[in-house]
Amino acid sequence: MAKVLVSDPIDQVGIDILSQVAQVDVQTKLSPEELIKIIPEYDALMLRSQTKVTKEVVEAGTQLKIIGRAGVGVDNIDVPAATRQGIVVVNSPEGNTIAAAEHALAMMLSLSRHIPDANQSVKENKWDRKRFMGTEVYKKTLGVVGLGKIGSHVAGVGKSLGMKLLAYDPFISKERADQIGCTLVDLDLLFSEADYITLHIPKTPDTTHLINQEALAKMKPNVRIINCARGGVIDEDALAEFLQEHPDAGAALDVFEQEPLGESKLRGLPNVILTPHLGASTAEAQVNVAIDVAEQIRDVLLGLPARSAVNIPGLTPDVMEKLRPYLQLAETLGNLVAQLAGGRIEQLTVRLQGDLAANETQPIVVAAIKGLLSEALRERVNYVNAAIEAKERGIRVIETRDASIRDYSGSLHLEAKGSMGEHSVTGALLSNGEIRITDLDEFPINVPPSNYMLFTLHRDMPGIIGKIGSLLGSFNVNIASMQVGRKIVRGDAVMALSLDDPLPEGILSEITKVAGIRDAYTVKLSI
Ligand SMILES: NC(=O)c1ccc[n+]([C@@H]2O[C@H](COP(=O)([O-])OP(=O)(O)OC[C@H]3O[C@@H](n4cnc5c(N)ncnc54)[C@H](O)[C@@H]3O)[C@@H](O)[C@H]2O)c1
Ligand SMILES: O=C(O)[C@H](O)COP(=O)(O)O
Repeated sequence: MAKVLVSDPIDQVGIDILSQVAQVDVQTKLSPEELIKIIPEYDALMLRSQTKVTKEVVEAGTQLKIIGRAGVGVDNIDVPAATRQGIVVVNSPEGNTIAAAEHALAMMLSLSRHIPDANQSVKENKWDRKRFMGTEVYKKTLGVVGLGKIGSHVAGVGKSLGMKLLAYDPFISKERADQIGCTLVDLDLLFSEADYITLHIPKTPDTTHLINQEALAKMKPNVRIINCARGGVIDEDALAEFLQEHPDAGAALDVFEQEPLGESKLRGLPNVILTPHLGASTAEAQVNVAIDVAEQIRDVLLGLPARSAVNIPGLTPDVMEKLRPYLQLAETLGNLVAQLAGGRIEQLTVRLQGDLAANETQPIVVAAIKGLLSEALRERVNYVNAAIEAKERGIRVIETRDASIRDYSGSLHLEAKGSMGEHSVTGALLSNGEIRITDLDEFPINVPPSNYMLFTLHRDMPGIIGKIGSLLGSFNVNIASMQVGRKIVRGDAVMALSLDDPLPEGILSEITKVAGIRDAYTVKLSI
């Protein structure tokens, strides 16, 4: 039975889903050393933001097939290391959207009305109404940085509170911003115009310290900044200094450069509200993310695709279901062409033909690469790491489409160039889903792939087929089917044989000695 480690607190509903298919061990608050020690036993790891999945953890996780983040941010996971190791990383992109958006809105209103301090004061038996004079958000300008799922929900609520909306997001169209009711502006304008600035961006090299001393200098002296996105997008020292110098300004922070928050100048400031990364902490969000991620882990452990893999783009279940037969075709052809080409492959061209050209190329190309590399890497290569492995091996991958090639309704053509030459194969699917190899090195054939195959390039002349048949017979190899493809009579031709038995050592050199045979290739396929 598969084993799943749950290393952060996850709603029980997720544990119940995982328990249908695996032994589930819940061990939270593990030290990095403890995690590295036990992770080799596990097929899957489920976590939130506390567990740090470093390169060392990934490398120790030799059995890991999937890492599931019950939440959005995967910045606590070394995703490139996981990808290289062929581990799927999944998250729950939408499960806590509303929770995080509502937390940001609660922070904005708390800042405006001094709720935390006022609450504290009453609890201390004071009745200080003057000290907590607030401001309204109505008719104020809300600057939303990052107009994705959370940012757009915050913007929508801001609009219904009567706020004027500005937004900065270089990856969002004007039409989308219009739809949400935001005016897209550049960052400097947003900084200078906004009364409230709310951040809803991932932490990337571009967004690290987006709010720094220079940015703060452009803002209104009474600006209120809310960060329920990621620590590190604000330079906390610069912010602390700004807030000290501008007592009418304020900040509400849920996330920090270091979590838990250690020594920080922010703690002592009266115009700051701090929460311990609570954005996703609602009962509803925790149920959502637990179900979402546990189901994906369960599916991957059962050999099914994950719907929100962050390191295998394009393979949603819908796409996967539609393309599944073509992925099998691409893998088979990739493996075939790798064996024909032999040696080190330098370039793979994948051409989607006929009706297939209308499909998304990427998953099919990944499947072809997987097939190609499985010759060398066996089960180490999968849909997650195929592209990166190809890149690291210096294999140039070219994707093309040609809808005008209509010999079959849809077909796939692969060409591999390598240190030992160049070969091409084409394959198609019959209406019953069976695979046919329909072309080999530009010679038309029509053979199903089989576990053991022999291909020859020869002169089309009398007697040659008989000689090969007798030779195979003398080695006790049974022929299941045979096909010859040629372009002109008595010109060059290819022979494709499906065999019931593996070809013994040494037979290939005997075959190439037969008069008229130019080349011969033995191929093993997993069918
Ligand atoms: N505090 C919490 O507990 C909590 C909970 C959920 C999500 N989050 C965090 O909130 C953030 C937003 O989450 P989301 O679900 O809305 O993500 P999302 O991917 O839907 O939206 C992010 C948006 O940021 C934009 N963006 C990227 N780089 C940018 C840049 N340089 N400048 C401006 N915009 C940029 C993207 O175009 C995108 O529209 C993430 O960092 C996520 O990890 C925090
Ligand atoms: O990225 C997220 O989903 C949030 O930061 C929530 O993190 P958490 O699951 O640790 O609360």
